[in-house]
Amino acid sequence: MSWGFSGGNDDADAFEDLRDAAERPMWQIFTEYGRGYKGEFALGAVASVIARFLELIPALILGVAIDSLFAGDQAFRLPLVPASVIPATTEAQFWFAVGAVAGIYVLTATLNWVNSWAWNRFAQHLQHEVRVDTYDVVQRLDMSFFDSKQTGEIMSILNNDVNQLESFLTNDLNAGIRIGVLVVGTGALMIWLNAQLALVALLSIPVLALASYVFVQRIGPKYGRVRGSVGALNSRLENNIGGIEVVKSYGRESFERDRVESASEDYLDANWDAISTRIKFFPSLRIITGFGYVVTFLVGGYWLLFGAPGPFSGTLALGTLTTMLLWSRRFLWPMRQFGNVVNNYRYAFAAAERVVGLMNDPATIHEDDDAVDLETVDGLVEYEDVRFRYPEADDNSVEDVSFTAESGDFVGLVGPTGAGKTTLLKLLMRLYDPHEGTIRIDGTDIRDLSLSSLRSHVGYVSQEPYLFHGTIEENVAYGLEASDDEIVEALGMAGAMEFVADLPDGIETTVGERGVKLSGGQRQRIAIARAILEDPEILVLDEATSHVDNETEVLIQQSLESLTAERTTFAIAHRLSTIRDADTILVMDDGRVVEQGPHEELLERDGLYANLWSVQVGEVDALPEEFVERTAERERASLDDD
Ligand SMILES: Nc1ncnc2c1ncn2[C@@H]1O[C@H](COP(=O)(O)OP(=O)(O)OP(=O)(O)O)[C@@H](O)[C@H]1O
Repeated sequence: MSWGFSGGNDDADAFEDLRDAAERPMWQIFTEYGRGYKGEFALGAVASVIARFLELIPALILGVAIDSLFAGDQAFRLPLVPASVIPATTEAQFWFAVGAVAGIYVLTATLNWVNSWAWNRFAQHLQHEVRVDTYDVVQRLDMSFFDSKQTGEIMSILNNDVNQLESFLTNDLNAGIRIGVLVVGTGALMIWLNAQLALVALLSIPVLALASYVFVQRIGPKYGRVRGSVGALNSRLENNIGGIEVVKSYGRESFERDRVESASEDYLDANWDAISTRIKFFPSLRIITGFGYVVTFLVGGYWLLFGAPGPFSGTLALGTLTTMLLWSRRFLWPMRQFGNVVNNYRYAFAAAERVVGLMNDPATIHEDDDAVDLETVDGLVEYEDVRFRYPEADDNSVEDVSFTAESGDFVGLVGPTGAGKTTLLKLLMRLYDPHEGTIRIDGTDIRDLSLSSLRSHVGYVSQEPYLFHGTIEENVAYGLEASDDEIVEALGMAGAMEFVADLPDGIETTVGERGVKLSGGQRQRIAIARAILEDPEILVLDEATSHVDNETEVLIQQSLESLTAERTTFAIAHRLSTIRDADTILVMDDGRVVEQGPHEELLERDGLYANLWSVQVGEVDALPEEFVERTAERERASLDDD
């Protein structure tokens, strides 16, 4: 038997299915989120196109200057520039050429600024919207999604993958357009200047395209693995820092170091695998482009020195060759950059697959199109033949449960650990949907209600309430507009005011991450105050006072009495004294409600409840053999599961 844990790195890419389901993810992101910034995108693209064309002109002017001003055997003519604009004297033509080149550089710099401004705006806003939307989609996903994914992995998508997209959009998409324009523009100009020599210079393009295609095919899956292992490493780190108290108290620093090392090694291996493919690609691009340049120089130089070689004909001027060579450098350089763009595209694609996959994850808990809002609630709750199993579990956690809680009832739920009490009540909030059966509030199937209205009418205080980093005040109000007086009143009813009053900043005291600066019982009381302020018509208390001492519990119960008297309340309790006065008690075992009724009646039945009660009041000797045997058996089974 292994006593390790299955950690993030054992499950290299928990999002593989989602990634596979994402179709054309880059396009989806670009069209959906880029739509609002079409103007910026177009402005950036136009500025980039014009700037790239302008960048080609100085080489043309230089070629013309060589052939007309310096070698002096041709007239000073510039394409598309009317002869009337060109000065007559050589000196004036020289200054004209210098001025034109300088002017073009200033214009190009201005256009580059416009391009950067527009494209960064586009990419930054797109990134911001993708991040916010992805977060919003994630927080609405089913609980079963969170049950099967680790926080670190989800964070990795929300952070690293979204940033990856931004980096591609800011730098590489821009570079891609620039390269496209330069290659097409330069290619067209070269053909216009000397079509025969242009053929030689452009020969490397199909070879480069083929090499890039092969590269993309090989690197794609490798980048997918890299993104997956980043997520797994994040999970490992997040898990360990979250559990730092356990790490320290058990002195397991070296054990955890090994696990982080192993996750980091997986990332290293995945990355190295991708890097070794990538570093072969770039030199091969350099060889191809270099070879193209050498061949152009060879053919052009031979042509100048010895006349048209082989199949070529006509004459070639020195200035033309110079322009061609300068242009081919301008055009071969971006072709090499093209490798970078392709590489980064593949990397961003792997990130986009995860983002889009996550966004498209079909929710199983969804609202009907004609879902109605629950307006006023009487609080009649009915369960009818409800059956539920967690997605990856072998057995049902809730089995054929039927009961009715009348409006205003106080319903206690008791039973051995793992009997299904919490699960039964999570179904009421539709954190999960039952596989069979129906749950109704005031006679309406909860699946016909809008999720937000359902949840706003059901208040839930869990066993281990979560407090957010912030003040007590913020944690009690939790997004609601509430005055200090209302907060203090809620804290008072929850039995929290006397300890809050003793804190240095009272209700403005910061509770630390997850509320670490408070004790378990204090956290529970803050959570009860949160539920009191919410004022829901149906209240679920899931061992809400399990961490407080007996006297405090009595105090809280007294103050909650008026609260629970007016609303339907479900209270799960291991300390049976807390639900002794309930209108009805549901006794659960193995997912079933095996007994129900008020306290006295259940004691008289002398069944499971009576046995649990005997345990609580210390009458252990009176317990039947069968009960003791089952408890021991359950204990063994839970140890085997671990
Ligand atoms: N998210 C989950 N995924 C899979 N199985 C789960 C999940 N949550 C609970 N279970 C299983 O469902 C069963 C019922 O759990 P539940 O938490 O409802 O029991 P409980 O009666 O509230 O226990 P306790 O008194 O210990 O809180 C248990 O066997 C538990 O292991």
